[in-house]
Amino acid sequence: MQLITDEILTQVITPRLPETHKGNYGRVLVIGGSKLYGGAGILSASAALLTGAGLITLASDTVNRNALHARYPEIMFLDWTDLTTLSSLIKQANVIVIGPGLGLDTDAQKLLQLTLTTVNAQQTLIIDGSALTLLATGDFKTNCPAQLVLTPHQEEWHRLSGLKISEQNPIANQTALATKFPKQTILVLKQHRTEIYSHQDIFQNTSGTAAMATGGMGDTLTGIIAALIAQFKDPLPATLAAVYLHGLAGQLVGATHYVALPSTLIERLPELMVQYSQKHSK
Ligand SMILES: NC(=O)C1=CN([C@@H]2O[C@H](COP(=O)(O)OP(=O)(O)OC[C@H]3O[C@@H](n4cnc5c(N)ncnc54)[C@H](O)[C@@H]3O)[C@@H](O)[C@H]2O)[C@@H](O)CC1
Ligand SMILES: Nc1ncnc2c1ncn2[C@@H]1O[C@H](COP(=O)(O)OP(=O)(O)O)[C@@H](O)[C@H]1O
Ligand SMILES: [Mg+2]
Repeated sequence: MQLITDEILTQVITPRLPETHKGNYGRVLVIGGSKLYGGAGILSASAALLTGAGLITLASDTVNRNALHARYPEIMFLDWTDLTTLSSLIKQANVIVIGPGLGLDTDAQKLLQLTLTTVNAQQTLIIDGSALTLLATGDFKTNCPAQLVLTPHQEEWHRLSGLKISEQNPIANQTALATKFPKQTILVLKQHRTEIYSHQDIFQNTSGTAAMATGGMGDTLTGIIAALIAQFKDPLPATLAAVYLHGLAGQLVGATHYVALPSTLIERLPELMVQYSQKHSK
């Protein structure tokens, strides 16, 4: 098990080149945020914005449009019942997040089915929250060609892998990943010291704090992973950097706040990113 330290940030986060434009920093599409869990979709898309993705769209229940735009008008919005437009946005995106606050009803199932059958091998699909619970319980194909990043917490991983939390250990987790998911899949198993698995390697995060134990914290992580993959391309180092950065921002907020609100945490990301980009080492 390799420990993730802040060295991953200096490796992954590069200074921006002067002549670049938003098109160079990737298109992120977040599909999430039902009537009940609207905040989850907004937090994911907002985290992608503050981590520097070039263009971000949130596809969600229309009840969430004004709340999103009151906070961040930079983010585009699509009513997720418009499946024709959604399908073309899925095709245009570099990175798609599905699941934060998606819910489990038949509309959510259709959205997951559409996404799994539309993505291609050049794209990254991050599957989180309700979409993981749907994958575990429904009849969905998991052999889609995209680069997959799964971000379960321990109970979601129990549903997906069949491993009880007490049975979750590095060997069992990596075996379950290899037997159930395509070889390019990255597993981010969230907990106090989050573990990241590829089919070859295992990593453990060293940042983070119990101040982060509050609803919406994982939703923000999906947006951070999406934005770093959209900008810095190589999915495994970008995912490791995202997990470390999320924990570091949590520690920063947690140093002065008993609980680190996800919406406060994400506001610290741009300043952390510029600091590490200035220390960038190849
Ligand atoms: N503001 C919002 O709109 C929020 C929406 N959310 C969405 O709500 C849906 C349901 O997700 P939930 O995770 O709340 O519910 P789940 O029922 O999927 O999981 C929560 C259960 O897992 C248990 N658990 C065991 N180990 C855990 C660990 N290491 N980390 C976290 N939980 C652990 C918890 O005690 C709890 O009983 C998802 O779509 C999620 O994205 C949540 O993110 C909460 C905030
Ligand atoms: N005690 C803790 N120490 C470090 N990180 C934590 C702690 N508690 C929660 N986190 C982090 O917060 C996030 C919680 O994710 P998740 O349970 O999916 O939240 P939600 O679905 O409510 O957004 C994970 O990234 C997890 O690592
Ligand atoms: Mg979650």
